[in-house]
Amino acid sequence: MKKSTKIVSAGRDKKWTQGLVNPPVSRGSTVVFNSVKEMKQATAKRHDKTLFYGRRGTQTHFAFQEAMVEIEGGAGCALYPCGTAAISGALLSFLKQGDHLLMVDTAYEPTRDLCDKLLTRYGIETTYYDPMIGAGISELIKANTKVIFLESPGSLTMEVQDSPAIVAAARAAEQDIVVMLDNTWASPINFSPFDFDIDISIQAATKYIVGHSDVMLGTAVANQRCWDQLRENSYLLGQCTSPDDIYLAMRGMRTLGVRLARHEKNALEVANWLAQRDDVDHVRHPALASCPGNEFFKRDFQGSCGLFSFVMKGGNQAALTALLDGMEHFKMGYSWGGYESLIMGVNGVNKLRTATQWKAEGTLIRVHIGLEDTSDLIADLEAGLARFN
Ligand SMILES: Cc1ncc(COP(=O)(O)O)c(CNNC(=O)CNC(=O)c2ccccc2[N+](=O)[O-])c1O
Repeated sequence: MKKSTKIVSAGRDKKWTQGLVNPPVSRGSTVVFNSVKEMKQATAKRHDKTLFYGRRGTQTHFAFQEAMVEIEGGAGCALYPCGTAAISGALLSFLKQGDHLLMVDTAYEPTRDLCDKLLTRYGIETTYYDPMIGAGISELIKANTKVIFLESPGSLTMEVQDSPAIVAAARAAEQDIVVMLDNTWASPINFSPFDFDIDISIQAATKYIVGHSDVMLGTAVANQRCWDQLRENSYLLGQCTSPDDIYLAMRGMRTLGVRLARHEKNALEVANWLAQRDDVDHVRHPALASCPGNEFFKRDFQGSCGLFSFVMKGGNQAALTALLDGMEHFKMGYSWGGYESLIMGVNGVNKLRTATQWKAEGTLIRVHIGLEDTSDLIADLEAGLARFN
C-alpha cells in the first residue's frame, strides 16, 4: 500500500472508530472494571492498546499510535507532550550513568541543552560529532557508547547526514548501540527510517504532522528490539498526552501528503529564486547542490518540505532587523511546519557548534515556506531584501 493511501486509512479500525470515519475523542483517567477477572485481563494487556488507566492512553491514542506505526514502520509508537519530550524520553529510556552518547553537532538547540545541562547530571557523557562524518563515526565509538543520535537535516543549517554509513558503523561495533533519528524535517512521508535500520524515529509532531501550529506533540516509533524498553521507560517518566491533541494530530496527519507536496513545490520555487540573487551567498535547501549532504538527500529521501535556510553576503543586525520587521506574509516565530510562512534570523550559530565551525560570514536566515501563493511570498522577500542593506 502506498503511503498516501496509508495516511488516509491508518488508525481507522472499527474498534477505534465505532463506525465513525474518525476515531472519536475518548477522555479518561479512571477505567472501571466489572470483575476482578476483567481487571486482571486488562492489567496483563495494559502495555498493548488496552484500556487500563488514562496514562496508558485511550482508544484515541491507540488509533493514532497504530496509524504512526503503519505509516512510519516499526513496532510501536510512544507519545509525548512535545518533540523535546520525545527526544528526552527516548534518550533517558536507553542511557544510564557511565554511558556515552554520540550527538550530532547540528542538533536543535534544546536537544544540545538537554545533553549539556541534564544528562551530565546523571553521569552521561556526550560527544558531539560532525554531521558530515559518515562512516568516520566509528572512530568516535567507545566501549560505553550506547546511543548515536542523528537529526537529518539539521533544523537550522540543513546538513543532510549519511544515515546508512552511521548505522553501519554502529552495527559493526557489535555493542547493541541504539541509533535514534529526529525525522521531523522529512516526516514519515519523505524518509523511511526503518528502511535504513534506524532503531527509533522521533518526530516533533508539533510541526508537519499536526500541520496547523495549534498542538504541541512528540512521537517516538521504535523497532521490535527497542519498543518494550522505550514504552516502559516513557511510562515510568509519566509521559502522556491529551486525547484532544491526539485527535487534532490525527486530523492533521490525514492531509500530511498533500500539504507536504505543496510546501515542497513552494519552497523549491522560493529557494531557486533566492539562489539566483547576487546578494545571497548560498541557499541551504537539501534539494539544492549548495546544501551540504545534497547527495544523501537525493539518494535517501523521497522529497522535501518547506523549511530551509540561506546565507546572505554580509549583513548586520540593523539590516536584518530592517528586513524582518517589515515582512508582510513571513511572520517571526519559533517552530515551523504549519500552513503559514515564517522567517527567522539566526545569530550566533558558532555558539551552537562544538565539533564543527560555522564558517559562513554573512547573515543566516531560516524560512518556513507555507501554503501561500509563491508570487506573494517572493514579492515579500524581494521587498525585505531591498531593506537589507
Ligand atoms: C528538528 C526539531 N526537533 C525537535 C523540536 C522540538 O519540538 P517541540 O517544539 O515540539 O518540543 C524542534 C522544534 N523546533 N523549533 C524551532 O526550530 C524553533 N526555533 C528555535 O527554537 C531556535 C532556537 C535557538 C536558536 C535558533 C532557533 N531557530 O529556529 O532559529 C525541531 O526543530
